[in-house]
Amino acid sequence: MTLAWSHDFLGFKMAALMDQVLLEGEFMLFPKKKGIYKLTLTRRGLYYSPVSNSNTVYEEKCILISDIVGCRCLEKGGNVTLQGAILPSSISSPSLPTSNSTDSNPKTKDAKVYLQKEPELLTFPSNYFLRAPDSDTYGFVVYAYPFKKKLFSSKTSRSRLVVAFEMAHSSVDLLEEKKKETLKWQKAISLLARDPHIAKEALDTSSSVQTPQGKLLVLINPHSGPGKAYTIFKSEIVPMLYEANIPYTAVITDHAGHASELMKEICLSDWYGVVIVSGDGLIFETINGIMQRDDWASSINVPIGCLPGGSGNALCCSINYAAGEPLDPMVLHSTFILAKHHVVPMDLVIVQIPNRSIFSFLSVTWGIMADIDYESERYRNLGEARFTLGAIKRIVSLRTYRGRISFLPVAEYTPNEMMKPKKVLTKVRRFSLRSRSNSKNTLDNGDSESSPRLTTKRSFNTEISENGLADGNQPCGEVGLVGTRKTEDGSGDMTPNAQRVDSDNMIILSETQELRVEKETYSGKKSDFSPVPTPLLPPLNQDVPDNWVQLEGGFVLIAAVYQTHLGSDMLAAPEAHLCDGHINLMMVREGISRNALLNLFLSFGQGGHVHSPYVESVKVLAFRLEPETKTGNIMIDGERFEPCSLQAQILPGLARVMAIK
Ligand SMILES: Nc1ncnc2c1ncn2[C@@H]1O[C@H](COP(=O)(O)OP(=O)(O)OP(=O)(O)O)[C@@H](O)[C@H]1O
Repeated sequence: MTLAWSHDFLGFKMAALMDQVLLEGEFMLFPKKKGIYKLTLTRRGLYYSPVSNSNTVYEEKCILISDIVGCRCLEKGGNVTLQGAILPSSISSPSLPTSNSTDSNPKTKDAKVYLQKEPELLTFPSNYFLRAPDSDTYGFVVYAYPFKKKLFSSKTSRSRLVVAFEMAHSSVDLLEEKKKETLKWQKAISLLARDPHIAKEALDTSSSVQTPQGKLLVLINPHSGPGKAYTIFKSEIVPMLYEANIPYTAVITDHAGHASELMKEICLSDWYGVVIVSGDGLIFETINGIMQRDDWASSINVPIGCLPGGSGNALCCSINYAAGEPLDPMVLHSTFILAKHHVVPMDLVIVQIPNRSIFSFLSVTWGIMADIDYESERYRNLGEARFTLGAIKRIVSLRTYRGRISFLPVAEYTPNEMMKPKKVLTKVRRFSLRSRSNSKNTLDNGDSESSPRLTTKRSFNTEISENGLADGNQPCGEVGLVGTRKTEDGSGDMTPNAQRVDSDNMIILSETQELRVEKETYSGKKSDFSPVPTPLLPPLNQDVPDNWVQLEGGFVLIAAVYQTHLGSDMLAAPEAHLCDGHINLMMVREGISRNALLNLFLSFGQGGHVHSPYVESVKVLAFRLEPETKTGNIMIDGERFEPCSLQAQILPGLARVMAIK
């Protein structure tokens, strides 16, 4: 009761705060200049309605603060010229200091080199941003992106709205006063657009708003995705950065590895944030470049923004999803998030491969997902369609891979649905009358010898089996864990390490796993000039600790994912958050039919695969992957690595991204 009351009270207080009138005034709509409008600014919105002497009641209009990206004073002039990017041809060696630089600190010199270069200039027509005809016109322009219903679709997306207000002639007479009043409105709206909860006092000064934190360094990969990153930057991103009053310096990357070189060398404190206009590859380079610095612990605090220029753009999709913004059109919604200028922490994962540590923000995949990702590279020009094409090819010629996966679960580990009697029952009933050799022949081109076994390091050796058809399609052979199966006459077990199978063909677990997981969490402690601590990981050549779980055998895919999306139509881990402190480990064992796999991939778009009996999902803090099959690919954030033993551990909230919670 008390709780409900305090809840109501808090809600009431919050509503009152949101509706508190911050500014009031009279303006004309620009450029129409017809009639006088009363403007009221609150934390919720900018309300405006005509002031009428008659009894006519006009509808009050409102631009929501949450939809506004910025506000600028009405400026005199014609076309607007803005900065594009520094083109590679204009910089022979961008990471080296210029000879005429007088700065003795090489790191700051590097940063200045970029500022000294002449970027390409971009021209926008005067009516795009609304310009004043003369310098005596005082007012402000609001740039907002409210949601609108899409044509012929039930979906909504943001669309641009530009509304300008000119100071009413009678409201303030002195030019200086007009200027001051205009600046007051412009500043208040700009600050509220970034933080509607800002203190009222912070809105009161009359100086023009500047981004207090400094410039953004924008890195554009001209070769990412279909090769349109710079075009997208010029036509869609630059205008919104201008509207949001965000200063930037943009550089087009010159070669693969360029972003990484820059991150290692430049003075990062010169920049408010580093924005990547590319796919996930350049983000990977950026993060790993920063983590190679001696001062990684402070440098990794630089906010990283991402704008979609690649083919997958998984991190962009995940950031949009977390913000509740649509994924389509991606560029508009991602730039909108960036313009809001919020920063949130993001988990990284340290992946140790022999002789090297990699810092990953997205995923580690092995099996079909890695194969699709890598093999579809050659269709890069198709954009995201490359993955669909790659998936079809890989499903048709399905492979399985042998190996062992060990992991430290976040909570007590229980085997997935597929291993529960009810699920197993269905398959055993329908398909148990099949000899081992029969079912082997019907494997989907699998090259594995036997199916996975599950053990914990301690005592758990429960082994169950099922064989059968998936979704009534071709026989898929052994699915899941092997050890017990009905013989053709249904009488007995085929393996010595067997489970009992009861009269209804129900598999009975001989032992339930009692796995106590110590919820060790990485402390996130950062200190400069020290290696990244990995308390959960033993050396790669030593056994994993006793509280880890181990599965081994044949797999179709193993994916460790820490963002929601692996692409705009791949909601891989629907429950993931940018900073939830764990890795979502997904496994599909050998034996799944092509048809079932196709259905699995089709359900990825909406995250439906997590309910599939073929997918085992576990939240883990750390894992180790030991591929036995030496062919194939391991993909870390979309970058290919030779199959090798690797282990990984979550680093909660280590990085910071420009996103909205
Ligand atoms: N100027 C350049 N020339 C050639 N390669 C570049 C250049 N700049 C960056 N690269 C490389 O291009 C690779 C691919 O870029 P990126 O991953 O961003 O695009 P993508 O593969 O199309 O997108 P996604 O990873 O989302 O599918 C990166 O690994 C990066 O190192």
